Amino acid sequence: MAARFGMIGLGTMGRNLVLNIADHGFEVCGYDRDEHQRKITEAAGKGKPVSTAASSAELVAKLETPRIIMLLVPAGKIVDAVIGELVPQLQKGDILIDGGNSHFIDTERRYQELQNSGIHFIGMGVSGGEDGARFGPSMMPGGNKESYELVKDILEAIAARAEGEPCVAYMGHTAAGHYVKMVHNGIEYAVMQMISEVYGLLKNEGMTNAQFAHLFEEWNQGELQSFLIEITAAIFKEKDPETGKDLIDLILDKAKQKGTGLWTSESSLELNVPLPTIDIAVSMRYLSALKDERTAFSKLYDHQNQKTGTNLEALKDICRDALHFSFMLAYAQGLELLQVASANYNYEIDIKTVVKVWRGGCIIRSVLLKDLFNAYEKEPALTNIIGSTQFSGVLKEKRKAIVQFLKTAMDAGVAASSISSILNYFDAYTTERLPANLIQAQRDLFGAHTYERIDKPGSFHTDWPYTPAEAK
Ligand SMILES: NC(=O)C1=CN([C@@H]2O[C@H](COP(=O)(O)OP(=O)(O)OC[C@H]3O[C@@H](n4cnc5c(N)ncnc54)[C@H](OP(=O)(O)O)[C@@H]3O)[C@@H](O)[C@H]2O)C=CC1
Ligand SMILES: O=C(CO)[C@H](O)[C@H](O)COP(=O)(O)O
Repeated sequence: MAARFGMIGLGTMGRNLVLNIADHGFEVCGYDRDEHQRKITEAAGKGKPVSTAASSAELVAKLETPRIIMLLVPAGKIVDAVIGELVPQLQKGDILIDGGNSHFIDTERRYQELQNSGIHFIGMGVSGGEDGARFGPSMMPGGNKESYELVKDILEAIAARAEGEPCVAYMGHTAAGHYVKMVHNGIEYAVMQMISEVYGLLKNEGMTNAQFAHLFEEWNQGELQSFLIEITAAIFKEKDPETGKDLIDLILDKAKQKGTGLWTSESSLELNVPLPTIDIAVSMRYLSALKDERTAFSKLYDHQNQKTGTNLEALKDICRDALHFSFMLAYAQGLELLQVASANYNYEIDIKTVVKVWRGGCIIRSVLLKDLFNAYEKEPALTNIIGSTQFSGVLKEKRKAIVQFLKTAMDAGVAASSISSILNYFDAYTTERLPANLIQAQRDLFGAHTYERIDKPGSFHTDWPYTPAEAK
């Protein structure tokens, strides 16, 4: 029997998605260049409508037409190589889906390159990791709407569900799907960094891993309820099978990254959208990797890890509210970038649809997304939730907690860069007159760059009465 769906790349994501697709009754065939991956997939797919192919040609031959083939191979040159190998074997009307974390600029190029071939190309972000792929991911497809309609039934069947709705929807033109996934990952970086900073402060004040597990479980019942809070509770319970010690204490404090956070920051800088918390989260992963330097420098100073003696119960509540404030504004930064990018690249991304698709299956799923949906429903022209009537009250209230949190962290000598960036972002964004007038004056003095005035329109230059010390 010909297979309805083809998968190239049977690693963590591809293999689990194959099994998920098969569970929903679709005949699926997978190809991986690695024989071992094919064997594991065959074994896991025993009794299900799963087969494998030993080459791309065999895969193409096993598929019904029009062929639907998804790529879940590492992003970058490999994707180009696989597309290059496949295209001569495909025909007009076939559908190629790149489900990896491809850079949106690459997706844009691939989309244009395939335009004249008649082959549909869908750049699709997939989120949820191994379990999401297996039991229901959140998926963010982009390209042209007609192509999406051709695969919608399968994608809706395998997607996670939130409030009965599938966590997949058409995101917008060309590379919109990969752009949305990139921003999703940027928010993921920020939230993970913020959680780690709260962990850092509470650990400094003496909290044990067992207490952390309990606290994160408790937090997962309230306004912080989210996948990242939920898995954090599980992490604190894990023992190392070799030593019997808490595994978390044995993990080296060097955070790695594959690039999506960096791409989010790069894109925001290019589009002039302030995204300080995601920038900082990327930088802090780099800083964490400088372990040897940190170890050497730490010996020259003695301000770090001071016990502040703050009441732990009170500090826990401060941390919860500081995190709530921070979560809201991390999503706000990402959603603002999405709106600007959509207008700039003509993606026609609908923020409410994005927020809906993120409610289930993905790494940044969170109860907060419901509030975000409501805010954008009530005020469709909203650029940033800081300006929303729904969020202003809670932000005003929780700002006090973040100030308390940061005062304690500073007294303790515990770095809290992302949470402090959130407060500074909020304070600056809610300040009518910033000291940027001074920057304009300086630019005009040293470079005749001109400035605008508050009392009349136009562009002005002053012949500043200043002589450099060297010229005197
Ligand atoms: N892991 C995760 O949680 C998530 C990953 N992603 C993205 O999904 C994509 C896949 O990730 P993941 O499944 O983790 O990666 P893996 O490395 O686990 O799997 C990729 C598979 O593709 C195979 N492969 C590489 N080149 C080819 C080729 N030319 N032809 C056929 N097969 C090939 C690899 O084989 P070999 O080992 O021989 O190279 C490997 O088995 C990436 O873009 C990733 O960023 C997205 C969301 C979550
Ligand atoms: O896309 C994902 C989740 O949404 C992947 O897990 C991604 O690889 C995580 O990014 P990084 O490795 O840079 O931390």
